[in-house]
Amino acid sequence: MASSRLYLSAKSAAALDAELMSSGGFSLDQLMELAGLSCAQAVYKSHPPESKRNVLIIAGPGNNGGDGLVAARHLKLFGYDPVVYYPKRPNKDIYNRLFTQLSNLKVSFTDDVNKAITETDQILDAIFGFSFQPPIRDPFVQVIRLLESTEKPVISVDIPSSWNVDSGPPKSGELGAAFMPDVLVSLTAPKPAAKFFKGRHFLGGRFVSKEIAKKWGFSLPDYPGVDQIVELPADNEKL
Ligand SMILES: NC(=O)C1=CN([C@@H]2O[C@H](COP(=O)(O)OP(=O)(O)OC[C@H]3O[C@@H](n4cnc5c(N)ncnc54)[C@H](O)[C@@H]3O)[C@@H](O)[C@H]2O)[C@@H](O)CC1
Ligand SMILES: [K+]
Repeated sequence: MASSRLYLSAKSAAALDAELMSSGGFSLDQLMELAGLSCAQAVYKSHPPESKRNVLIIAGPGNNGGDGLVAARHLKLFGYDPVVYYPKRPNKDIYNRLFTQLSNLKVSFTDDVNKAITETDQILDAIFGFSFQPPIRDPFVQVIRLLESTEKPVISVDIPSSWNVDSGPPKSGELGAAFMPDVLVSLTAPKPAAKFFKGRHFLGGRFVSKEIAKKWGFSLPDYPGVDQIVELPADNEKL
């Protein structure tokens, strides 16, 4: 595939998102469903339920958290035993409906993230995405510390939470500097922070056409078959 600029800045990602939901004709529900399904598929590809059945979803207050709630529903249906930590719940229709769907599937929610991390096999980090602005506010300071120190595999949605979307990990000694997830699921296109990521990297959010990618100046690999994700090479520039 011809190479072109691969990364989507925080500003461009938000603008493209807005375009998809205006002239693109998509609803937020649709995009979030496809994003969350991509994340669930990436968990399945990296840690199938036969090897790691328990998964803790840490959901933040925005749409990155919404992706996590959607992923939790698919993971339950894929045969996992998901537990959700969702400490900040904005009273918005879309999140309330996702909460209802999970409750109906008997997915459990926890208030004790310390205990949940010790009991789980793996963690889906759906705390912050492309709208993250440092510094981190509570209760997520404690959560990022836990993600820095855990030995459980972490799968991050869109960006590793606490990393600056455009410039990457915090400076040495700062909160989040020691956090390196095992798997990253970039949505639509990788953000510049992904250049600093070392691990298995998937692209998901199979809702943009090659024409849109060209217009916004990033490359789109071919998704295999009916998959919602495609694994990217370790060297993203060789896409
Ligand atoms: N086009 C796409 O690529 C799509 C992206 N989606 C997801 O939407 C995400 C972006 O969602 P949003 O714009 O809602 O924003 P985020 O989910 O990135 O985060 C915003 C939320 O986090 C809070 N927050 C920001 N900085 C904080 C800090 N320092 N401490 C504590 N809280 C903080 C904000 O108050 C806000 O509630 C993407 O990263 C992606 O995961 C999908 O849901 C839909 C389609
Ligand atoms: K994240």
